[in-house]
Amino acid sequence: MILELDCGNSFIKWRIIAGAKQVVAAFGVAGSDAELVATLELHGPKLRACRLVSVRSDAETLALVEVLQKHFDIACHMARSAPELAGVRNGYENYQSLGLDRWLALVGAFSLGRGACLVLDLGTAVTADLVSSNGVHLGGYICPGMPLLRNQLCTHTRRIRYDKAAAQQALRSLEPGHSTAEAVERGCALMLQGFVDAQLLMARERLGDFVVFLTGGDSALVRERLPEARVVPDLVFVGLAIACPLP
Ligand SMILES: Nc1ncnc2c1ncn2[C@@H]1O[C@H](COP(=O)(O)OP(=O)(O)O)[C@@H](O)[C@H]1O
Ligand SMILES: CC(C)(COP(=O)(O)O)[C@@H](O)C(=O)NCCC(=O)O
Ligand SMILES: [K+]
Repeated sequence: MILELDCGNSFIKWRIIAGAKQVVAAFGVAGSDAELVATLELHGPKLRACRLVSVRSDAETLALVEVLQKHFDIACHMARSAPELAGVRNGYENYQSLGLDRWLALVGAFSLGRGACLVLDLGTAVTADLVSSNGVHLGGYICPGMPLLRNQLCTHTRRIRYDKAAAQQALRSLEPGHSTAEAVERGCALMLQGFVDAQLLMARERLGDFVVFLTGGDSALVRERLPEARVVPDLVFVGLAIACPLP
């Protein structure tokens, strides 16, 4: 069985795939290295390798790799930047600066869609990337995601304070808010929907026919805005398998 990790700025998404068909045997989200190791203990003896992508610092990523090697005695293969992969050309001036999760998501999207695509990833940050029908990455956008938007308001104001339960409750609708939690959560959700609308316009101008791919922990916030989108929660893992093939 192979362990796959997507180390984002907030969470480590993990899954275990098994057999020739690489079916998903288990998956989850961990908040820390320690939590990940504790969760994986159950599966440890059966793991034979790990492949991972990280947008964390090199030091943090290496620390995680060491912990995994020590606990499970497995080699970890890390996805690396590339100017080109699986028919997709990296559009950054300096290809190494493009976030690896973005790169893998767009490689994954192009391999699934085989045509022009707009890739939207709603995590700590929200990113949008455009890929033309011939696999050229036309560039993209980064803006703060939901966790950053709400935290900035809480950090820089005196009276914006509410708990997680209130936040969850607030997002059940986007009607004008009647409490601080509703006003902030819905306001930020609408900002992200506006961002998505702008991306759709941009993509229509540049791509002609295209498929929207939606991924990331907060993708539900814009789901209704994008009825035709392909929601692929493990899009980064699709790209990871292409970037790090394991025998
Ligand atoms: N099961 C889950 N575990 C953790 N976060 C989740 C989960 N479902 C949705 N989320 C939301 O996903 C967001 C993080 O998305 P994610 O794609 O994991 O970010 P990142 O890649 O930056 O770590 C958070 O705002 C969180 O509220
Ligand atoms: C844009 C990101 C912060 C997104 O990270 P995430 O929200 O998935 O944790 C990450 O892809 C990153 O650090 N990128 C490097 C900068 C760039 O892509 O231009
Ligand atoms: K993201």
